[in-house]
Amino acid sequence: MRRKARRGGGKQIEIQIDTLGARGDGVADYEGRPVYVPMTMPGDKLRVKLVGERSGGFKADILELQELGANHVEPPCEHFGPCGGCNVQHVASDFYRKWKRDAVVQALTRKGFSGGEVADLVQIDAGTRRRAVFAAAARGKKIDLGFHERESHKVVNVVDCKLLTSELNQLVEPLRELLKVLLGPEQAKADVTVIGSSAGPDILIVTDAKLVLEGREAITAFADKHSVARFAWSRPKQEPEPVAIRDNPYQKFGDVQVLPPEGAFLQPSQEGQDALTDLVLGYLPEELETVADLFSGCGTFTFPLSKRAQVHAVEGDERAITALTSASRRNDTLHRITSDCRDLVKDPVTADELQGGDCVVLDPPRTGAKEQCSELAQSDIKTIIYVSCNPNTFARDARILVEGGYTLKEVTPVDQFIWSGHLEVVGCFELDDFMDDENDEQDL
Ligand SMILES: C[S@@+](CC[C@H](N)C(=O)[O-])C[C@H]1O[C@@H](n2cnc3c(N)ncnc32)[C@H](O)[C@@H]1O
Repeated sequence: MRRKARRGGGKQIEIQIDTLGARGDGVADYEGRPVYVPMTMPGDKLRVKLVGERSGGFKADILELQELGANHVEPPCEHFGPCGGCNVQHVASDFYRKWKRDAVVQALTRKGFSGGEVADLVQIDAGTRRRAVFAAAARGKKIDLGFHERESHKVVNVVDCKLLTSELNQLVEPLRELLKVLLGPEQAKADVTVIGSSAGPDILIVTDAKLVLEGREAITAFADKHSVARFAWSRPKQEPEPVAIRDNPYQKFGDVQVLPPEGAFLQPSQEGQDALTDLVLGYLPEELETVADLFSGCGTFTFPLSKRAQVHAVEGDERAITALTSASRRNDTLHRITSDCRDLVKDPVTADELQGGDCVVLDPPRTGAKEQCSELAQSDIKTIIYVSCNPNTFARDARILVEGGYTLKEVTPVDQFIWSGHLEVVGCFELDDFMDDENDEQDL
């Protein structure tokens, strides 16, 4: 059977890159259509092969880099290129920072904002990632352990990942050896979540492979040798089974130690967590008695917030809210914490339920919080602090809030995902009537 020809047809062309696209690929114009070329920069001149279609234009592979643009620099990592973990290591730092901040300005201006609301970028350094989800796959007698290749399920073996803390980097090779015992016999695949904690690494393997006695013994020996706090195992979408527990891998949120469930969501770096927490606390109104912390996870913001006000935490993941609740019972917090496990898409907290509250902090997943923001838009909450890992859904939801009578006072971009197209933002909204009242008071 003849293979169907790919659009783009393998045609070879010479182009010059004009802009850096949202995902970190260079973008050139070819006959009025965009051509996306990974690892390139504005000003680069190159010969490429068109290898497929993308976003109304073409994807292309580099055949020859003829001239480098002014801001094209040597990437710091040997894996850059094939590894899908990073796409923008080849960019001079000033250009990079502007590109990241501009992503927020553009997302907001597309939704009718001026863009003047965007503060300076807060940069989180490389080498700080304390949570990573590696892909693993047995290949004959070998194990591939690392991140997926761009647009592929193939695993790029990581040796020294510049994103990770040294604690996580040092575990990669020993884990690869261990996975030979765990995945090798069935030639299986796995997702391996590794989280650093003060008590040692917290590891979860999710796989279809069976855990036999030899595997259990190997995990226990590994945990002892590498001072692993907790090592758990699970089948996809099932409750993890802790195989070795040497210590409790607590995480600290404010002054409070929380024991997250295995593989829990956690801000990817301590530095990022601190920066986001400082921003959230900094945007709180002075007069404050109650806060609702929506999409609270295990309480990253709940516990620091509880120093200022009573907090009601709402989260859809039962295991996360259980961790939050038991930490709040174990610890004396300055103000009371209440909690609720609730699906905030199907069943958002209503404007009526929010009535009389002072502030809402929300931190939804990448898809945003359209349903919750529609309720917030009808509420009398004075201050809304929105933490988002997607400037586009943030801008969409910001428009809903503004149409409900809020003003976006400021939004700060936080680059927690250095060298990728991902970006975190923290925005502060105030209710217009409330602002008018305050201004009236100042006029008196
Ligand atoms: C970006 S995380 C933020 C967690 C927490 N604020 C933090 O900083 O660690 C998003 C959280 O939303 C929760 N979530 C996702 N979908 C949800 C839904 N439909 N209803 C309620 N919570 C949801 C996830 O379980 C996760 O804990």
